[in-house]
Amino acid sequence: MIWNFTKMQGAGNDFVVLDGVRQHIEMTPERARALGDRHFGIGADQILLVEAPSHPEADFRYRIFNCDGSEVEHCGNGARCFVRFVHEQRLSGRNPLRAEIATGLLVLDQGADGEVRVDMGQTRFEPEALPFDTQGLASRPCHDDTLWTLPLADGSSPELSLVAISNPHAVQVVDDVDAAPVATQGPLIESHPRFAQRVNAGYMQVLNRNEIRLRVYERGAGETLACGTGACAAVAAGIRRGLLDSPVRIHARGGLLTVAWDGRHLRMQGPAVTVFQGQVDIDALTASFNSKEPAQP
Ligand SMILES: N[C@H](CCC[C@H](N)C(=O)O)C(=O)O
Repeated sequence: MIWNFTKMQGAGNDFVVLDGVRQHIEMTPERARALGDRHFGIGADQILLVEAPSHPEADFRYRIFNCDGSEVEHCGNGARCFVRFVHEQRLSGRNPLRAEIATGLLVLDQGADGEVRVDMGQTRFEPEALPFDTQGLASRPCHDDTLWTLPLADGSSPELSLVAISNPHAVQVVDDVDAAPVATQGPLIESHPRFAQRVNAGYMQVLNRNEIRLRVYERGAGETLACGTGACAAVAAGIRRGLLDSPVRIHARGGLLTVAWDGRHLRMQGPAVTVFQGQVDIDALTASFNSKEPAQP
């Protein structure tokens, strides 16, 4: 079966985007893994699928699959690429667009400057929203936030802010993101058993009250060059910790994002770029992906 696809990126977080409105797309975790593979497939952090909506007020349904095959609740950089895709593919001329995601509706506005503004919806901070098992864990109040100390197998015990932007985030403050143990500690947080649905692990360096640097070890994808929901989570955590004031400029390794938070709604702005378009024989691609030697333990 041949699928048309578009490769896109938002601040270096990259996506395979599929039109599931004008073509029949049956996505599976295996196919998502094959499409996202950077050697056997097209290569991407996430796969985005645009479908006809089931929500009466939505223009489209927007589904997100990590490159490990897991389907997830939200993707902020992907939301900006989604609206550019819908307009460029002439699926709709409406602006702003309303996208149906797992937990509700997103309002997406493409500006004349090419930047896309996304109302990321409401944000929750209680551990149950992630979910996160706090039983027996030490915590301490920090301004309006609560910091949880999570002992890890590498001997470290980071203090984490918990934030749910539909998807789960654990954010810590570091002195220097370049020196942060993202590659070694990030996976230990991402898959820690206290996070029943796993978690995105954010590392935030505060430059001033309106500017941060951020790295994120993403659930189901590893470290990405930018994470939109991670940027929103870091801003909400930084404001609750009394370290930041809205709006905040976020320097990710792949580019610049801006997030504003009024205590209820998070609004994010940033780039969305079409890289190339193509066609893929999904059955042949999946077969060759499956033919490789299983990962050595
Ligand atoms: N890895 C995330 C999904 C993608 C989020 C990120 N790419 C963004 O821009 O928000 C999760 O499993 O919750």
